[in-house]
Amino acid sequence: MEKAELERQVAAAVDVARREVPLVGSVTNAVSVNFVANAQLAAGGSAAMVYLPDEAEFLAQAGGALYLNLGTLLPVHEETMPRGARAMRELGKPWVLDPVGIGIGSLRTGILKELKVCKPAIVRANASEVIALAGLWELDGGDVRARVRGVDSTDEVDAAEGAAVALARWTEGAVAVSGAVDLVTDGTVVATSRGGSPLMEKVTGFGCSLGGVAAVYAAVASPLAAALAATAAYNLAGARAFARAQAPGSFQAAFLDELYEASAADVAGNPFDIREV
Ligand SMILES: Nc1ncnc2c1ncn2[C@@H]1O[C@H](COP(=O)(O)OP(=O)(O)O)[C@@H](O)[C@H]1O
Ligand SMILES: Cc1ncsc1CCOP(=O)(O)O
Ligand SMILES: [Mg+2]
Repeated sequence: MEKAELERQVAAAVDVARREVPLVGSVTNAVSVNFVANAQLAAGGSAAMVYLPDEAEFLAQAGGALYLNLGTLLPVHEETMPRGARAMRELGKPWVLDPVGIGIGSLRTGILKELKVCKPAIVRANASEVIALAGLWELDGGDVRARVRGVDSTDEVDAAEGAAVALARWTEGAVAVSGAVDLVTDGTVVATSRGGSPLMEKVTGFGCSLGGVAAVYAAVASPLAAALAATAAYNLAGARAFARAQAPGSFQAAFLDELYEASAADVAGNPFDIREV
């Protein structure tokens, strides 16, 4: 794919989301649920957060995309997550997976194994989580012993490229690996996106809300364009927010404002490189 064509698709994703206000259901963690919903609204989506299995299925029917984030699991999620993902697969609609905290506990491992066949349109995670998920799904470049530290990464984004490409080829979707420089791939091209701020590691939920925003764009764009649009929007808004606020609390508020104010052209113009793999 040509870079100019991908830029055009990224701009269209941002623009169409704002015009169509797609409903996106989320089953996400208790830590950052409010940040996820606010980021989805700032990007132009309509957010609805649920816990119960039938409610995830309702939102699968009613919405344009579904976001599943395993951050803080409860027993109910054992049923809600697979039922939500299966519904999206059967409906041929996109869903986004954030395997936060992969490796903590058997419920998480069991749910993630079950989700493999439901093929998320986008996997959004940090480098260690991407390597661990590819390992759990027995794909190239994966390692179940990846050094996830709770919910944080100890691996560099570059180290997850093979796992990300393998995951994208399995899902026939896209994978967004976050870090200081982000990597987005659909298994045929790899895009690297720059920007953001180290302060994004000092506020919980930046990764979670990035996944939620990727789901908003996935409702109106291809997985690759949606994953890159969300990544670029975060890098742009993060850098602009840091120019206004240099401590975590005010930075988070400034970030939401910048995400809301970023134009489609601004997001598509945020620097990225692209190469074939
Ligand atoms: N050191 C950094 N410099 C710039 N942006 C960063 C940095 N670390 C994380 N980010 C950004 O923060 C967001 C969340 O990424 P990350 O912290 O890797 O996710 P997670 O919270 O899931 O571990 C992404 O948009 C990423 O680009
Ligand atoms: C701290 C924490 N614990 C369980 S989920 C969660 C939030 C992680 O959010 P993010 O990966 O986006 O920083
Ligand atoms: Mg995370």
